[in-house]
Parts: sequence; C-alpha cells; structure tokens
Amino acid sequence: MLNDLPRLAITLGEPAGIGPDIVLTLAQQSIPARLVIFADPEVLLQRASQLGLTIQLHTYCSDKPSILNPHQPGHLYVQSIAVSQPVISGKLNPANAPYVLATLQQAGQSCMDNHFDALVTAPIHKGVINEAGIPFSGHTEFLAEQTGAKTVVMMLAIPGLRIALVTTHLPLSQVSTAITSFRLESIIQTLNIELKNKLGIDTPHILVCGLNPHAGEGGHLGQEEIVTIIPTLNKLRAQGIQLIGPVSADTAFTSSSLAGIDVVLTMYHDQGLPVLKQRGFGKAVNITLGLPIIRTSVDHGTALELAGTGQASSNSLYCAIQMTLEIIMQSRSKR
Ligand SMILES: NC(=O)c1ccc[n+]([C@@H]2O[C@H](COP(=O)([O-])OP(=O)(O)OC[C@H]3O[C@@H](n4cnc5c(N)ncnc54)[C@H](O)[C@@H]3O)[C@@H](O)[C@H]2O)c1
Ligand SMILES: N[C@H](C(=O)O)[C@H](O)COP(=O)(O)O
Repeated sequence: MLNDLPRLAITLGEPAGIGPDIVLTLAQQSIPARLVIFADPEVLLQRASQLGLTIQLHTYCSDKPSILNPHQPGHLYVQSIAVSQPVISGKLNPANAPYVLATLQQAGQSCMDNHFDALVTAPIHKGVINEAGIPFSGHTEFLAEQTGAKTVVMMLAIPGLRIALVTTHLPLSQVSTAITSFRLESIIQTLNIELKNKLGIDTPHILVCGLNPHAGEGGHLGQEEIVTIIPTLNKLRAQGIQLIGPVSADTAFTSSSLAGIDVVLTMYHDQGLPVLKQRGFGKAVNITLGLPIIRTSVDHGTALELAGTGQASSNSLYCAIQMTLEIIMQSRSKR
C-alpha cells in the first residue's frame, strides 16, 4: 500500500567523494520508497551540473513529514544541512568534517525518532574527520555510540556469501587483545539473533574462523583459539547456537566449507572483507547488526579520483536500498 511505502533516510557522506554522484545517479531510477537525503542541497546541485544530470530538489520538513511523496525519478527530498566551506570534487577539506558528522547524527536521530524506517549511508572519509581533530573510526562505531547499542556487528553480504567481523576498524596490533570471551560471546549472540530477526534465517549456521594461521595449529601457532575462542564457542553451543569452528581462515571460504553456512564470522577486517570484495565488489551491502535501527551502506569508499567524473558505479547503493527494503519487510512481518 502506498501509505506503507518505506521511508529511507540517506546520508550523502564525504561531499568531495563519490557519495553525491551515486545518490544523484540512483535518483534517476524508480525506487519503491520515500527518500530523504541529509545533505547540503548546493552540493547536490553543483555535482548534478558537473555530471550533466537533471535533478529537482524539494525541501523535507521534519515538522510536516506527511508531505513526503513516493520517490519519482529525477526528484529528491533534502533535509538541508550546510557545509562550512565550498566543496571541490576530489579535494578533501577537514573544515567540512563537522558537516559530515552532522548529517549522520541528524539522520540517525530521525531514525531513532521513528520518522524513518531505515538509514542508508553513502561513504565517508575516516581520515579527514580525524584530521579535523575529531576521533572517528567508522559509521558502525559512531552509530553504536549514538544509539547506545551494547554490541554491534559489521556484516557485509553478496548473494551467496555473508561475512561478519569480530573486530572492525582496529589496528592489527590491537586485534588479539580485543578478542576477549566477552566480546566474542556478545558478537555471536547478536549475530545469531539479528540473522533471525532482520534476515529471517530461523536457525543461523555460523562458521567461525580462527585468529592464527591454521587456527593456531593446536597451540603451536598461537594460543587465542585454545584460551578464548574454543571455550567461548563451546559455551554458546550449549545454548543451542549452531557454530562450526574455529576453522583455518585460509580454507574457510572454499565452496565445500561454505556448504550450509549462513555467515562466516572472521576475527578482523582484512581476514574477511578482501574475500567478499574480490567476489562481489560493487554488489555488496554493509549491514550493521545490533542497532535499534536498520542501517545499511555501500561496499566502497569515497573514491575521490572518480568524484564528478561520471565513472562511479551506483550499483552497491542500489543493492543497499534493495536489501534495506527487504529487511524492513522482514521486520514488519515480525510485528
Ligand atoms: N561505507 C563507507 O563509508 C566506506 C567504505 C569503505 C571505505 N571507506 C573510506 O573511503 C576512503 C577511501 O578508501 P579506499 O581508497 O580504501 O577505498 P575506495 O572504495 O574508495 O576505493 C578503492 C578502489 O575502488 C574504486 N571504487 C570505489 N568505489 C567505486 C565505485 N562506486 N565505482 C567504481 N569504482 C569504485 C576506486 O576508484 C579505487 O580504485 C577511506 O577513508 C575509507 O575509510 C568508507
Ligand atoms: N569496513 C567497511 C568496508 O570496508 O567496506 C567500511 O570501512 C565502512 O565501515 P562503516 O560502515 O563502519 O563506516
């Protein structure tokens, strides 16, 4: 029904990157939803002109949300938030970092206030936000803090493969210490519950990678499996969670290893994500599990060198929106 059309809050991300390009490209298509972009309208208009795209912007009034019409190709509603300094495509400017965070903060809050069914984010540049003097490691961590979520799980998905992470944007030197029984237990419990609730998988089968080469080789190549990972998996198995592992990450992604598996839980960012991006860069979706809101994102970054060139693919954003609509339907069916 038209009245039930999902309402999506979309952040434009780093204004000098390809966020504006992919949102403007996507806006030319039919999408069965109501969309509001949290951004500076001038950034959208300037990039549309650079790309030769036609766009008509409409002001979104948060005090009159009923005036939000279904998406029409070539039109966008905008919740206006001003940049501090003019934007040059491809040129980062730390002065605009507070703007980037304001878009995220306002869009996240609007979802928390139930004005929207979900948040979809275009890519931000973590480095430039830090250069502005604001400690920042990613949307996932920012939204966890903003919403007060106890445990969040980063999961990226393509058709046929989902990969979740125990640690996210953490220097490799800190990973081992961060993999505690407490963290592993809460990550697995969150993953298990969210796969049921948000993705409709009744009994998730979770394949867990070890941290060390060959999952520690019986303790000869590292102790984390024996001290932390195996005892935690055994405890969770006793609670009925379907866990396989820890397995050696080098063969975890073969087709025989993945048979019957719903998600592979990897211990750190670059243990899992290169596999997924090699298989499906441009069609993967990043989903934050464990938040009180639905949040998805693209699989790529700001690709500064492509901003304003017309060469940035909007396919991952398209996939993120499709998956968001599916998650919304799944969540509604649980009510
Ligand atoms: N969702 C997010 O907010 C997100 C995700 C990943 C990376 N990042 C951030 O983006 C910044 C740049 O990261 P990076 O250079 O490692 O990765 P990147 O994804 O921006 O670029 C990697 C390569 O992929 C290409 N590419 C990326 N997106 C593309 C698209 N839509 N169409 C065509 N080609 C595309 C780029 O040109 C580049 O060659 C970093 O600050 C990183 O933290 C943000
Ligand atoms: N780890 C993600 C990726 O490689 O695609 C990316 O950095 C985005 O993470 P956030 O959604 O937390 O910003």
